[in-house]
Amino acid sequence: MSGTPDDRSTREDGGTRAALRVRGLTARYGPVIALDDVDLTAPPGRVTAVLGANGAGKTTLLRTVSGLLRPKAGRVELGGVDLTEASAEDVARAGIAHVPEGRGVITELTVEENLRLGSLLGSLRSASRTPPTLADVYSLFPPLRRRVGHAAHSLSGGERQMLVIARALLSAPEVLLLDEPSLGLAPRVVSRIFAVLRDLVDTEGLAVLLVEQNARSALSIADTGVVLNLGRVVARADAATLAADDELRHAYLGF
Ligand SMILES: Nc1ncnc2c1ncn2[C@@H]1O[C@H](COP(=O)(O)OP(=O)(O)OP(=O)(O)O)[C@@H](O)[C@H]1O
Repeated sequence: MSGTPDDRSTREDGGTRAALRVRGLTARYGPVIALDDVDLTAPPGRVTAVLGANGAGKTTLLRTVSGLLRPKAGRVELGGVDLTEASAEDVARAGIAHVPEGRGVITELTVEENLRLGSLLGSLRSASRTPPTLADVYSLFPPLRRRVGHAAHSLSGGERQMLVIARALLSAPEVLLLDEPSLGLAPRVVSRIFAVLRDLVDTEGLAVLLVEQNARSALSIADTGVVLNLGRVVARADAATLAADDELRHAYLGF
């Protein structure tokens, strides 16, 4: 099934990028309703922030989109193609790359070996675009080039975060799902990583769905934001509007 024209946007080079759409998404862990009737769109060329306190349902949203958790109701689509029942592998092949919280690198492998795993997924996936090369991701994240032969366990937190994002980019995704990339990193390192992402979104038309508890930082690069509370969407607006809403900030955003 192919998407309607609304679900894709055409770039100047003629390529297209797909929007992620979530409709009525509901997910539970036993009796706990972790996501309740959530609607959300992550369009190409935009950073969409998902904000909210601990337990709001942010991680569950990403796990449900990426096929790790079956929704109880609702729909997940990429470029109009239904992925609701797809396996995590098929979701990845369709073009959704999930970077979970915790920077899961294979610690015994070198930086380059970890990256080659990302390239492997890129080669398995019939992407409409040419996947980036290792040289491309080293240009995006120069610290990785300097650490190329080092075991991943020797990397700093910021370098690990760069590594997992770079590995995800090597699969040439349409949509990048990022779970708490700023956690535990110095503000300077976060700014550096966010600047790279912002540039990719602007120049390549990548769609980023950014989950963050650090709302101030997320809103600094996001175009729009959705605020979750107890699994429900309680606000959605452009990033500047959310950041300027004192009531919302105090109630849900913690700054
Ligand atoms: N594996 C699980 N089993 C049972 N309940 C869970 C599980 N994972 C999450 N929950 C519950 O689901 C709800 C949403 O959790 P989720 O982790 O998605 O929130 P979050 O916004 O990502 O918060 P955090 O930043 O703390 O991860 C919470 O009530 C949480 O306790």
